[in-house]
Amino acid sequence: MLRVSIAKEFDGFALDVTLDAPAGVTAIFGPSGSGKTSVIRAIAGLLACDRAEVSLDGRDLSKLSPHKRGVGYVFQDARLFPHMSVLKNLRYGGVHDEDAVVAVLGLGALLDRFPAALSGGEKQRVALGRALMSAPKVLLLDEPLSALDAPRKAEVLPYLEALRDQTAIPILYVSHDMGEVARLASRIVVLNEGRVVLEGTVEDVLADPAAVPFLGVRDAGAVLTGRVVGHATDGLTKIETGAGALWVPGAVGRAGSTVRVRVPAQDVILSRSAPTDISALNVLPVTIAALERGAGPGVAVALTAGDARLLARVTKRSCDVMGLAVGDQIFAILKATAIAPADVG
Ligand SMILES: Nc1ncnc2c1ncn2[C@@H]1O[C@H](COP(=O)(O)OP(=O)(O)OP(=O)(O)O)[C@@H](O)[C@H]1O
Repeated sequence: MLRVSIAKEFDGFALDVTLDAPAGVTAIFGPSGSGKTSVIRAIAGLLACDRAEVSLDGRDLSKLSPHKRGVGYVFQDARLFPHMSVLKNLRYGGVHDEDAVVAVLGLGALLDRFPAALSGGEKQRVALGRALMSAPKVLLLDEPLSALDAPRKAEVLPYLEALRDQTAIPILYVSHDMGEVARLASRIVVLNEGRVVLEGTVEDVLADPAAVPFLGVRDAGAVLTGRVVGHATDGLTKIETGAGALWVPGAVGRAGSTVRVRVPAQDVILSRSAPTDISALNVLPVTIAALERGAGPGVAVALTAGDARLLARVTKRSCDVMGLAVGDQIFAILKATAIAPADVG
């Protein structure tokens, strides 16, 4: 367990953050300027703080210099040495488990190349490999995909998933991208103006109606875990989730594999009766668990669906016209195309 408690006064900005990160991926999410990079730099020992308590499995790291902390750090840009081959770049990080690192990140065919001959995604994979070669006890990933376009991101994400599944160390993952967070992280810490405003499992935080103002209307939305049932000939995939069966676009996952589906709150429509003559494929019976009126025109509606949770965002007007109240049994309608393939993984 990584335990962090840091405080730092900048000119006009106060950072005061306490968080725990167990083995696995903890996402650090928050708007620009909320303090995400500062937290990562403090853990790495690169930011002198007024209070800097950092411990790993009870061992105090705070007094150690950065290179003695056992921390691997990957930045937004790969920062490879241009005059060194991929193999030399990797070995610059250390010489631990070279074969395993090369295998998990799929670097075998790239070892003799130089950084100028790599795509952005390949460079980030090498940067991850270099961090892993030092046998880190903690991995700090600061927006490692944000400089990549969508196809490159999609190419690197499976490697990050494999890395997550094969390492048993805390990985802190800074990201602006809720799709990435929902796919990779098991825990999330949400920062706002230098403070932790939400913390917990991804399932709990993303299904929490009180989270909507902090995550933003576009990013709020529950995550369902499900099993791929199969792929239909018309290009849809059926996923069995705790909330019921869902059809999502594209050939997603292998039959039998476990996937996560992010259902954006703004893409959920509520109905008192089960609609029949509509094009939407996913109609789930749900119960209203909570209603949270926002400052603007919206209401966040927390729903239980089977043994899962969903979040919907509707207007206050709709909420009042429908007379929605906690305990009501209604239907949630999810348009299959609203579940973007990148959000399923
Ligand atoms: N060395 C510094 N001196 C003064 N202010 C700083 C310094 N480093 C960071 N800050 C301020 O601290 C705040 C948090 O910055 P930080 O880079 O940690 O945020 P962030 O959440 O990572 O942002 P982004 O998503 O844009 O990278 C910002 O207001 C920034 O201007």
